[in-house]
Amino acid sequence: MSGETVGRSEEESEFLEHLPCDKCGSSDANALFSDGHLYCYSCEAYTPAEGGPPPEAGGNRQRKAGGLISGGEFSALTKRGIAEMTCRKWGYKLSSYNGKRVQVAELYNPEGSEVVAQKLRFANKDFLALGDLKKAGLFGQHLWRDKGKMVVVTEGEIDALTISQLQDLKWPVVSIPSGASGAKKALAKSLEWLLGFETIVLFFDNDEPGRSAVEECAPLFPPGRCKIARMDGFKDANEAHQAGQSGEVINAIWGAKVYRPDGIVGGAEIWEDLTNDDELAEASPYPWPGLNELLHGLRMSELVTLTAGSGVGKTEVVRAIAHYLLTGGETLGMLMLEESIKRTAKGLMGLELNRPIHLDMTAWADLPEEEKEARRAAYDTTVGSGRLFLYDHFGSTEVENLLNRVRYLAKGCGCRYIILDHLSIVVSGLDDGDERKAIDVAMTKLRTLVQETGICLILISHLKRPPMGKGHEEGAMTSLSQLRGSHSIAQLSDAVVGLERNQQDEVTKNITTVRVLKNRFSGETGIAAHLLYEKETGKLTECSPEFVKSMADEAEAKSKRSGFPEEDDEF
Ligand SMILES: Nc1ncnc2c1ncn2[C@@H]1O[C@H](COP(=O)(O)OP(=O)(O)OP(=O)(O)O)[C@@H](O)[C@H]1O
Repeated sequence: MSGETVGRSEEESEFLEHLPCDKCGSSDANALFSDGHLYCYSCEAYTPAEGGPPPEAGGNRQRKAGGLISGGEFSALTKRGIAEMTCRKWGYKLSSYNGKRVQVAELYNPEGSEVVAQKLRFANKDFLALGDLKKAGLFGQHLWRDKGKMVVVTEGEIDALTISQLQDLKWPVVSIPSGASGAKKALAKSLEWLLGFETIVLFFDNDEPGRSAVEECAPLFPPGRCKIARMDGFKDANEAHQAGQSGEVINAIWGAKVYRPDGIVGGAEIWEDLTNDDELAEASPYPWPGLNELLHGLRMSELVTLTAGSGVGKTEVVRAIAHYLLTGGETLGMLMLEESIKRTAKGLMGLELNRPIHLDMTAWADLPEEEKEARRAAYDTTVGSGRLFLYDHFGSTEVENLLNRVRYLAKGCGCRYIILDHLSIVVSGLDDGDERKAIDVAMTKLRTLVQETGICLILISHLKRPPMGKGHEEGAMTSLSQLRGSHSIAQLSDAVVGLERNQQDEVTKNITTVRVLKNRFSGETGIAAHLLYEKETGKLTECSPEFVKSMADEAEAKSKRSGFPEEDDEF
């Protein structure tokens, strides 16, 4: 090595000998030069000659690219974990420029016949290009044959050296000469060469510029040819290598995924997702076995719409579901737009106490102590459990506002189940009077939000009047076609459940028929259950088919006795 010269700005200084470095402990990386200064090629420490000038401040970014540096030497980059052999293979030299130590990456023309440019890397991470970068191919391109199975493209020279070294300097690796911002241009220029390889793996930095460079560069290649190497936890290949995690680098290369534009996923790539899929295991049951039999529970990322005529009992049913989920340990959000949060709270506490306390007009101060304690205990297990979040709407039911609240409940409060009672009120306040359009817009936004947050949304919606015959309030059968608005509610819901109850029939008015109108999960539709409302407890209990039949018979007999034949009711 001795005798090689390295350039200094005014004078030439000559390399004399390798010495140990007391900064990094290297036995021989500290180079002594004829003017007395020392430079350690391993830790990059610069020691000025005694009485000599300190290293020049600032970089050389302003300096115009001039002739190429000749000379320099190969040495291991100890800090970077790069061996001397790697630097030799890649022609990556240590040299000096204007008195500053630099690392020199040599860039060849695409034919590989001549060095046309050099990229200098200063200790302070400044870069300077010498020569004619426009004539250069990719860094390292000259090292490999023009065809092959796979080439890895990195964003920087050191990463290219790292990856090459980790693959015994055998497999094609190249680097973009001009960083992430010039990536697309550089790859486009060398596209023909890159396309000589069956697979092109982009291994750019794991940061914003690196990720957007991937998005820009990947579409340059024919579909299926470009793969993206990703590595969590490290900015780039060399950082992982320095941290002793070289295996991660190799895994990232071999595990690189075929690039597809956002949103397109290859079926062959989702096995892991399938095996990690807990969505079904995470399904919670409904409080009623009949409904579970058809709908198989409430699942995450699903939108379930509950519908019925006025006063049939939609709120009562969702309240029962809410109570069941809450006492089962779930976290849930309730946006009950037609009642106050006090009313919602009392409803849930009443279900816990088995009595409808919202009907009790006694002032709190007049309640017996034991009743106060019982209510407090019911509160603690339900409303006050820390797992229930209510929306105090103050009449504000504007769609965007509600969507934001739902998003917050999901992401900020950890609610897995959210109840929105009801959609009709969300769209009824809109000025333009186009309810159909408003429902479509609101439904689309809600559906998107369900997907985004992964929640299970239970939505209440009203029905249009049936075209003829008795109304839903007198027990008319529900159907998807009677959902309000255009077809979006039916279309965008995973399940639609209709409730039917004849509020005027003396015998059967406490019995609600639960009908599954749509069931995307299993396709099973029809009557799922009959629920008996017990006034004293406020509970909805599933009743047996025998009980329902006896009530139906009794109702029929009664109507015959009264001389008014009933229509063919179903409840
Ligand atoms: N199955 C039932 N049997 C008897 N009464 C019921 C039944 N379900 C609900 N109720 C009672 O009917 C009233 C109206 O119920 P709820 O508010 O749940 O109906 P809704 O369908 O939500 O009404 P709206 O159309 O006004 O939104 C409440 O007092 C409730 O306790």
